[in-house]
Amino acid sequence: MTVTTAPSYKYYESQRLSIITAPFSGGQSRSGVEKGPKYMLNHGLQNSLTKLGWSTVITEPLSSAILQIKKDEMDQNDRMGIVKRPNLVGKVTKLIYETVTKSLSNERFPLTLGGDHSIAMGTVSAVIDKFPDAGLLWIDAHADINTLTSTDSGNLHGCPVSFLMGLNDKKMVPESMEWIPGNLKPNKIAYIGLRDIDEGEKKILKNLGIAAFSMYHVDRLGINEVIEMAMRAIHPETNGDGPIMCSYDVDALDPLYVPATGTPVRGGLTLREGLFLVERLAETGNLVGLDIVEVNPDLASKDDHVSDTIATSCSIARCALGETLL
Ligand SMILES: NC(=[NH2+])NCCC[C@H](N)C(=O)O
Ligand SMILES: [Mn+2]
Ligand SMILES: [Mn+2]
Repeated sequence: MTVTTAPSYKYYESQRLSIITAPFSGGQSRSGVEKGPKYMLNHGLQNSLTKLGWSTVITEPLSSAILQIKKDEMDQNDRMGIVKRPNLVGKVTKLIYETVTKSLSNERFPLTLGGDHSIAMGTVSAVIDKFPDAGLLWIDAHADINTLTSTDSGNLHGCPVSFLMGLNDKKMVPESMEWIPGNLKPNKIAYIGLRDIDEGEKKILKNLGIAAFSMYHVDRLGINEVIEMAMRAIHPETNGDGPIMCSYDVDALDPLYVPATGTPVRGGLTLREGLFLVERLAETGNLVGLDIVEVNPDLASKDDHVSDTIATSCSIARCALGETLL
């Protein structure tokens, strides 16, 4: 049998790419995750994507807003019960939404570098505007589907999916987050890599019948079959064929490979499983956008931890954007 990987990008035939930096940490409480984009860029990410044939620009939606963020962070009034910084998260994700929208209208593939996972409220909303039939693959140890009422931590990086789906009570949604269209359908998302789900989230996943592949499924069925099943789940009529947005939280991988992340959970994807996943997506030609989030260089306890985490995160981007082993 000969199997040749042939990455392609049906929706971006001219191979234009926008690297969108989202150095934002307000969706959770550990500082340092805002340094993710800088570290990945310093690792030579733009150059390696250029070598893969992409004409690449770097876009920084938050550069002017960032000072404002620091100021707002000190503003203890930005609280809704236990929910932290809802106004800030609303404002920042809207800026990211607008930037991703612009890059899509210029036919550029949006690669967004986080930052914490709350930024996906912006990226995914923009991708769904442009590709209404897009399915979302959420690669994560966590489901990030807590609502304003189910969250125990009050961290909005644990809630983006509930906003994308419009699951929150309209009367509770703060004004700054009202822009989120909330039109992601439960049958248009599939998870891979889950292993730390809150009780409230389990109920939501079950009630909505969401396709959720945990590490158990990866072990039982193998990563290859899980990916095929996930693609069929989000595109049932076409046997898995249709535009795919991938929001990749690096904590889906085992902390062995990405130790420097805010909420590590043991028992994750191996490095090859995690890279194979995006290699396979590249092979389908269906990828329409990618986020890489939760890279936090400040959380390394050894020097190696930073370089391992950054190298792995950059590999995810390269494999998704056309790097092959042969
Ligand atoms: N994007 C992440 N790393 N999310 C972790 C979420 C953890 C927990 N479920 C929470 O709601 O706070
Ligand atoms: Mn996570
Ligand atoms: Mn996440």
